[in-house]
Amino acid sequence: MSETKALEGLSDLRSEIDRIDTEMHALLMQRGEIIDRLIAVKARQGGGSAFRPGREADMMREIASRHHGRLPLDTVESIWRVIISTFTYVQSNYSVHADLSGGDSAMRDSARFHFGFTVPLVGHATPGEAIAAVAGSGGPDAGGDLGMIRAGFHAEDARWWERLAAADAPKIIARLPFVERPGHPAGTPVFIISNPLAEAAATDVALFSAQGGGAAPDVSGWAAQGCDTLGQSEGEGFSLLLSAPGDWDADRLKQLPGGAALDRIAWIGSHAERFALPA
Ligand SMILES: O=C(O)C(=O)C[C@]1(C(=O)O)C=C[C@@H](O)C=C1
Repeated sequence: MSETKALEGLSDLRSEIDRIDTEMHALLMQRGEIIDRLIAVKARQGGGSAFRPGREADMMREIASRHHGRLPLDTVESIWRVIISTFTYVQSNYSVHADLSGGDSAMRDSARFHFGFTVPLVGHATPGEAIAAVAGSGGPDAGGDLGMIRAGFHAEDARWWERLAAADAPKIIARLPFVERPGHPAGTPVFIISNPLAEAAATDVALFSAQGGGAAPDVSGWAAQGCDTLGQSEGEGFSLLLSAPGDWDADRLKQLPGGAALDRIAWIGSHAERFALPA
């Protein structure tokens, strides 16, 4: 092929890219035009946070399930996370309060991947600080901020979930990433917390804070019955962070073998069914 022909081919392809970019940009601006209507509908529902984690989980599953072709899913997922999080932000401004006690970089990657760069990110030294910042962010005209707490052991605030137990305390409303897979670029599992939402969050999985005096019961058989122990702390009694099917309540937890040892049980939130793509 002559050099001129090759160059012509390239300019044709670039025209095609320009056409696609122009259409994508126009569609994004069109998406932005429905914001005022979304705000009006949500104001009628009681205002507050614009975040609808159940809807977002459904959307991310759909996108991951239909995606094919050369573009990596990581890229597609991160583009839509930024679109949706920024659309949430322009409906009602919020900040993300991330607990950085376990290290900065993985949490920052997760916050930026899931919420983009328009949404302000505020770092905190402990889960307790992040929860307090969310609790203090409410108010009649405020959408309310989100907190991001790493799932897993927290040496400096080992019973952090107890801070969510009071009825008016922030609650867990999502678990990220929505689409789990090996090698996820922002795969650190995190809980998202907010002041209680006007529209209920997804309720496939319920989370509980449970305490008792003395030694913790043997929880090794609980997972087979549908109840996972996500956090455990002992000393001056025991404290558990439990996840269970969304329709379980305190009575159902007490029916587990050894469950009678749970003296105090509080529902501390819920999230969408976990969704994993195979390797
Ligand atoms: O569906 C809504 O309620 C929206 O506000 C739209 C939208 C989106 O951009 O797609 C934004 C925020 C919500 O968390 C979920 C989805």
